[in-house]
Amino acid sequence: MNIPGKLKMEKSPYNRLRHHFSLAKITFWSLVFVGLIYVSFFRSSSSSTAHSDNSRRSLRTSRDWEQRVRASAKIRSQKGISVLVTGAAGFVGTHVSAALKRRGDGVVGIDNFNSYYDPSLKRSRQALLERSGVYIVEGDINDDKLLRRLFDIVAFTHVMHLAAQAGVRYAMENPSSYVHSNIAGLVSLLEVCKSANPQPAIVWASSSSVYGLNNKVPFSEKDRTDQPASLYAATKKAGEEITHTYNHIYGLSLTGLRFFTVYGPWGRPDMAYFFFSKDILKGKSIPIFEGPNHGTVARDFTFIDDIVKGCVASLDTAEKSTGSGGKKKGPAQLRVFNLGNTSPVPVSDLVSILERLLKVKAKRLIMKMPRNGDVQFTHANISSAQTELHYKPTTDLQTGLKKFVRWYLSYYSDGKKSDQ
Ligand SMILES: O=C(O)[C@H]1O[C@H](OP(=O)(O)OP(=O)(O)OC[C@H]2O[C@@H](n3ccc(=O)[nH]c3=O)[C@H](O)[C@@H]2O)[C@H](O)[C@@H](O)[C@H]1O
Repeated sequence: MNIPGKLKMEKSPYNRLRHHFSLAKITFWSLVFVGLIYVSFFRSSSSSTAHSDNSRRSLRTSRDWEQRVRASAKIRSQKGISVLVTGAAGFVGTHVSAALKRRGDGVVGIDNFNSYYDPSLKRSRQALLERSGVYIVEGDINDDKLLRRLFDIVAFTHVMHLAAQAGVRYAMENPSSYVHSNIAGLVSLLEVCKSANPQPAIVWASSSSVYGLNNKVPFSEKDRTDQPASLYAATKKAGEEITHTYNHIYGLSLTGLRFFTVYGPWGRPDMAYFFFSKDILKGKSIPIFEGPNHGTVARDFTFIDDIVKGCVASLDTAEKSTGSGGKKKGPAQLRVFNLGNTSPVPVSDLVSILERLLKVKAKRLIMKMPRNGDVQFTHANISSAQTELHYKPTTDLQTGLKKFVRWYLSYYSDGKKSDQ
């Protein structure tokens, strides 16, 4: 019987071949194994290098960040103040920040760059401010840790609080954004300010919309403001009550400014004068609201430069807060001012001015004012601001819109920016 023996088997060419193959296999797998260990070692060591690089970078960034905040807050004039401007990439925020910086105040901005309207416009405003030395921290006023950190770095003497969810009609689309910014955000800011040591004086943006259904004209600060016509107005009115509380309990110095339909260069694309201009140029029809019985709808349009003067004067006349570290030491200043133009203009006249400036006839679509929070008429009595702030608006609508249109045409004509 030919029983296959071991040797015999090994000696057969087939077996030799198999032997070779298994040797090659072992060598191959050993190499793969060693290779894997090698690769995983280097990967882990390089990832730990990357990790430590990252943490070093974040440390570096935070040191850079702190330095940028400090540099921006540096006061360069003898009587200068140091101001935290919330909503600094916004329309009014940009203009106020630039004005303060120009006269030598320390200015640090904060803005969350939300997309309520084209964020690229906010980025352009940011670039403008950066060129004049104002740094805008990217963050939300609801982030109290960030706010506290800023107060740890800089002993702000003043806060110019302009961050808000603006727009009367949008409140029906996104009501919670108004609660988030205009109520929760305000409380978050006031909480930080009340515990700061020293406490800053705060000037903040309320709105002409708080007059709501009040029909006694011109609107005076003493008139009733308990009938808001929109959620936007209601949140601004709530802000006035909330600031009263913080003034009363913690001794924070607080000044609320009721702005009347502010317009001008670098303005807000959601506002009528802005999107009317865009649509007139595009040949699109523009909806012009009218009141009951074809009643005129009019606004006390106020030019941005006049508003900036009112804001700066409010900061300059604000008394110090009296509390410290969350404790009140005595009564503190509490003010509210109308900042308007004192000459309401019908919306149809606004359109006529735009037609002349843009040299294009508008396609007017006259329609009944929808029930979406609008009021028919606004008109500011500014005697209080005149007496206490020496506020005196000097720009009529024709002059102000001329400046707006010049800016609008140059901003959107360089080919890079789109007005959608
Ligand atoms: O003073 C304020 O506190 C507010 O001012 C601004 O609100 P408003 O005065 O309503 O401005 P804006 O929308 O430009 O409408 C202007 C006019 O055009 C009419 N309007 C408007 C839209 C339209 O399609 N058609 C129209 O006729 C409309 O009926 C109105 O008569 C800010 O947006 C707001 O954030 C707040 O700051």
